[in-house]
Amino acid sequence: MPPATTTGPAVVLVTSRSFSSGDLDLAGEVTAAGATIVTGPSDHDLETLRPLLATATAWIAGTGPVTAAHLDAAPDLRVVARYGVGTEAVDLAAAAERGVLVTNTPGANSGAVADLAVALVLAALRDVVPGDRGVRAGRWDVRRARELGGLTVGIVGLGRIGRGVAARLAGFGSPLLGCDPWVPPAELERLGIEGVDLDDLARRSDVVSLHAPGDAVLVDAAFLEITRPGLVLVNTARAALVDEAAVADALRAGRLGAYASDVLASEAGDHASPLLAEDLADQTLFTPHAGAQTVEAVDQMGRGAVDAVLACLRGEQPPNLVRPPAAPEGDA
Ligand SMILES: NC(=O)C1=CN([C@@H]2O[C@H](COP(=O)(O)OP(=O)(O)OC[C@H]3O[C@@H](n4cnc5c(N)ncnc54)[C@H](O)[C@@H]3O)[C@@H](O)[C@H]2O)C=CC1
Ligand SMILES: O=C(O)C(=O)COP(=O)(O)O
Repeated sequence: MPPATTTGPAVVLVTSRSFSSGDLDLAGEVTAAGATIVTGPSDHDLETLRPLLATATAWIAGTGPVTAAHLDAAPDLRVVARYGVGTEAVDLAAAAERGVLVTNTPGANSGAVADLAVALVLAALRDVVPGDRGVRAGRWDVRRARELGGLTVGIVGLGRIGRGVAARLAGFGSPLLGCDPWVPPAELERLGIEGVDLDDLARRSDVVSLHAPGDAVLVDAAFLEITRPGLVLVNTARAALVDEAAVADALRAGRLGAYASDVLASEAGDHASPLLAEDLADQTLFTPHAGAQTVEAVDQMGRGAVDAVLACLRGEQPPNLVRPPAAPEGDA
């Protein structure tokens, strides 16, 4: 358990873009606990953050990187409280080595992201955005689509969000395949999902929805080589899960029917993704990392992050500690 506050008022650094946007008075709760709030950029630019990290006791962090260098710049830091779920940008080993706790808010945005994933699947299948653009330009072109209930959907990552997608898709009647090395096939079966490996999922799915952490590239040229023609690929997880250049190539070659995504490698900066090319506009669909941006999820993420910080300021063990993932069973 971290030590209780010793010298001076605690400083809480906030870099989550969502912190002040919900209905809760989170800032009021933090200041009522005797702490001062300082705010920094959500891209976690180290040089901008350095003077703020120098005095920070707690850090309410967004999706930007939290590296060993960030932690070394923060000698008094006790906790990095992710305002959200994904911790792939946090160097968990470096935090553990420095005695800095890391927390997140599991489940706080699962429903929100699962809703968006299903929205993107349907929008891509039914050409909703090209249809809208066409109608505005006076064109009433239609492409005959397939119904979701008759399509096999592969879900990669059967945690909270992946299971939320499976539950929603049950209503459509789509056969479901699932790949998650950490979830036993019998558990998937209870959820109405056939457990398969990634290759099998690639070969047999008409739609693939990604819900694993962005720790490794899962959709690369080799994956796209074996998929069914016209596959609809949906990514509401992390850009790092896909090789964007390979996805662009597969779209141009017609092997991939559509790519609909809430995340892009370039989202923090330069707008240079190969997927934003004009010739791919009718096969791609993007939302601005909006998966967790619902009234409900923003408040639940904020509640979790602030509760973790307040616990640390009181010298208590915070809820929802995150540790580096263990290897899947059988991988020992
Ligand atoms: N678009 C957005 O705004 C949001 C995106 N996310 C992303 O979605 C991811 C999933 O979130 P949750 O479902 O809440 O997390 P979770 O931790 O409940 O589930 C993640 C699942 O992925 C599985 N997994 C890990 N590596 C895998 C691999 N190589 N192949 C297949 N499965 C693998 C894990 O075993 C776990 O069951 C987060 O890590 C984050 O990157 C999360 C929230 C909001
Ligand atoms: O929870 C996550 O991992 C997210 O990606 C949500 O990010 P946000 O809070 O919307 O900036």
